[in-house]
Amino acid sequence: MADKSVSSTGLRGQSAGSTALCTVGKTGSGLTYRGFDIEELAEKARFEEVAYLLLKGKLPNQAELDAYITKLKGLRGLPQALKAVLEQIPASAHPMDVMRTGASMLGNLETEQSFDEQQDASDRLLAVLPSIICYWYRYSHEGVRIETETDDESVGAHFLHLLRDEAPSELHARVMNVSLILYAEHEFNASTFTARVCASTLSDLHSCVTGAIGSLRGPLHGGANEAAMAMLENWTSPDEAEREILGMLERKEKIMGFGHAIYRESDPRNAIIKEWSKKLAADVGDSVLYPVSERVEAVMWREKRLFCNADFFHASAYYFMDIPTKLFTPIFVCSRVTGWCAHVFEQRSNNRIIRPSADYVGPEHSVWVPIEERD
Ligand SMILES: CC(=O)SCCNC(=O)CCNC(=O)[C@H](O)C(C)(C)COP(=O)(O)OP(=O)(O)OC[C@H]1O[C@@H](n2cnc3c(N)ncnc32)[C@H](O)[C@@H]1OP(=O)(O)O
Ligand SMILES: O=C([O-])CC(=O)C(=O)O
Repeated sequence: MADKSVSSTGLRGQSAGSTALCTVGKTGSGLTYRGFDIEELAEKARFEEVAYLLLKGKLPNQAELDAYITKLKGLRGLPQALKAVLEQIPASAHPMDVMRTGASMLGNLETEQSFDEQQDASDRLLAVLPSIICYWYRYSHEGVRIETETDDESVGAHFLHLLRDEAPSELHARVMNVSLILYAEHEFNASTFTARVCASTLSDLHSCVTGAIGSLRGPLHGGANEAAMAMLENWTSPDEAEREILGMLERKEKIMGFGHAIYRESDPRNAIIKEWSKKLAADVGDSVLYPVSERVEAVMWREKRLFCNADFFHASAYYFMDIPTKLFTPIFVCSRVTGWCAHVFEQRSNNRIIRPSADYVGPEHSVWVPIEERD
């Protein structure tokens, strides 16, 4: 088999199209959305501003941002038929499957009839996805039918409010804001590429987003934040974590939350979410999970030169905010839907169906054998 590092396995290193939305690793370890550095966005922007930037093509002025927030606040309600579907999904379901079904059902109820409706359809998804996951979660786990129309100014605060039945602290709302900004967009990652392939057939927006949710679900992509938490929660001290990690590496197991398909030395989102995880650890008086996470980071770098990607310190940050582990990846969806939709618009604006070729490695010529004569 060809050397993975130089082969095109997984389309690595090949350009599959152009985008004006994002650069990943262009300046070494940098990340930009429409030319803005991620560090600056995470420090100065509101997630809704970033959503506007991605979806409408420019930063909003104050009046535009106010109007956009008001619009999103007005789109948080769930149609009765969607509530009825969510109520059918058992508590044992994976929340990413709930997101996938929710997005798909919305496509049945509020079908995008023409591409002229794409902006409204994407704003609706952005506003309603937190309502979908929290409605299902609270109904299936607590037996309550929640009211999903809150007055919270931000998507992040709205999510936490629905989950806990009370408005979040300023710190938690701030961390959610940063987290949603960090997860919003990442060029031609697997889920976005899924959305673009779907868009290239001139399909509807809900189909593109539903497919993208399926791709994000896997532990090699968005599912890594949940998988990292499932691993970390087993360990009660940094020394125990180090022993276990060394054993996993010895057994050639993948360590979730480490490595990246594009970045080679670091993921710029890690330093940002790690800092917030540290603040949250201090806030809750943690003396285990954060030191364990830091030790895992150090051991992985020392042993393998592998660095934390965006998902690793998201695990502890969300845990410190008391968010159930199985809701970690759905939060990623609530953010990345902005990137997905922006890519769908971009694909539609200059479309050619995405249809690569394959290197055939099967038999040259097969001889037909009648069924009764086959082994
Ligand atoms: C938001 C996001 O989606 S970020 C990514 C989230 N995913 C994860 O955290 C899952 C764990 N990480 C991985 O599986 C990989 O690093 C991926 C999927 C992210 C990238 O995959 P690739 O581009 O194939 O990785 P890359 O070519 O850099 O791998 C080089 C070597 O390092 C190894 N490696 C990479 N990541 C890890 C890891 N997390 N743990 C152990 N070994 C690893 C690979 O197995 C490979 O070795 P091999 O050639 O002997 O198989
Ligand atoms: O770019 C990738 O391959 C995965 C990733 O980090 C993301 O989607 O945020």
